[in-house]
Amino acid sequence: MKSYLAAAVQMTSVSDVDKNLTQAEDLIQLAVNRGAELVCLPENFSFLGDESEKTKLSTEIAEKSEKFLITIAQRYQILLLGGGFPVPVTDSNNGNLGKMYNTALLIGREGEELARYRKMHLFDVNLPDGNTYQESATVLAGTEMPPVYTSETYGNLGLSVCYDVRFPELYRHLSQNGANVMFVPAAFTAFTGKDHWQVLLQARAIENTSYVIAPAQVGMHTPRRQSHGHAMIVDPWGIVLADAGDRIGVAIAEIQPSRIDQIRRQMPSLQHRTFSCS
Ligand SMILES: O=C(O)CNC(=O)[C@H](CS)NC(=O)CCC(=O)C(=O)O
Repeated sequence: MKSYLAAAVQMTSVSDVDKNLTQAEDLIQLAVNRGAELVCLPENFSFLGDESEKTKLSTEIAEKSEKFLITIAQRYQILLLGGGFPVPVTDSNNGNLGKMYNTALLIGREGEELARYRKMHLFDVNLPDGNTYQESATVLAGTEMPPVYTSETYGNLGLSVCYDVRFPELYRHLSQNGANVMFVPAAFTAFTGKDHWQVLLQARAIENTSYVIAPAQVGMHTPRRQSHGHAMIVDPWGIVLADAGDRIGVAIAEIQPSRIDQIRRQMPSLQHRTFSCS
């Protein structure tokens, strides 16, 4: 593993796929111009809007999203994470046709698929601000534990999506499988984000002595839907290295293998576990 720059993109996706992909490419280009070799897009980067429209367009969104990730990774010679996009369920045995998996996809520099993960925890929550989220109405929860892509160059990259960040056992699974850089691509609500987002990211980084790269949605997507922003990169000690604030942009920071080794020597908590985790 070497030292390199990673970028967490912060964008405002809407219900226009092509417009979102154009915005994403502009921000990727910005990150690449600043030297980023690993670029991460947030959850819902290619579509954020009406759920029934998302369902109707899901085949098109899935195809365009995958093609985009492959093309752009090759064009800019980067590792590219697509933080979450709908992929229609095609397994006709499970009786869930018409639903989608909220899928994160990591693509390599030659456009090859490195890792794929289907969001396991679905955001079915009624918030005190009056907004109701029922992700399971359109999305089927993934049942396979998130993968760790082991790279000699970039470290051991663990996948997750958004609401997963509230479930520490998932990240424990990742660190037990060798992860030392973890992705938390998100579309956190403004309401929960203001109190929980940064705390959760720092907790996951500290307890797993790992980098956390958290690209985010920001601002108004629909008249009722606002995202918190603050795409950030947190180091294995829990220090926020970069924070994109509340505007469209990128948070960029250096990922240093020596820092991981140093923190894991200084704070060997991963070696002191007494509870096992499947
Ligand atoms: O619904 C959309 O179109 C965009 N958002 C998402 O897709 C997902 C599922 S609804 N959002 C979250 O998981 C937010 C979690 C969160 O905010 C928290 O844990 O507090």
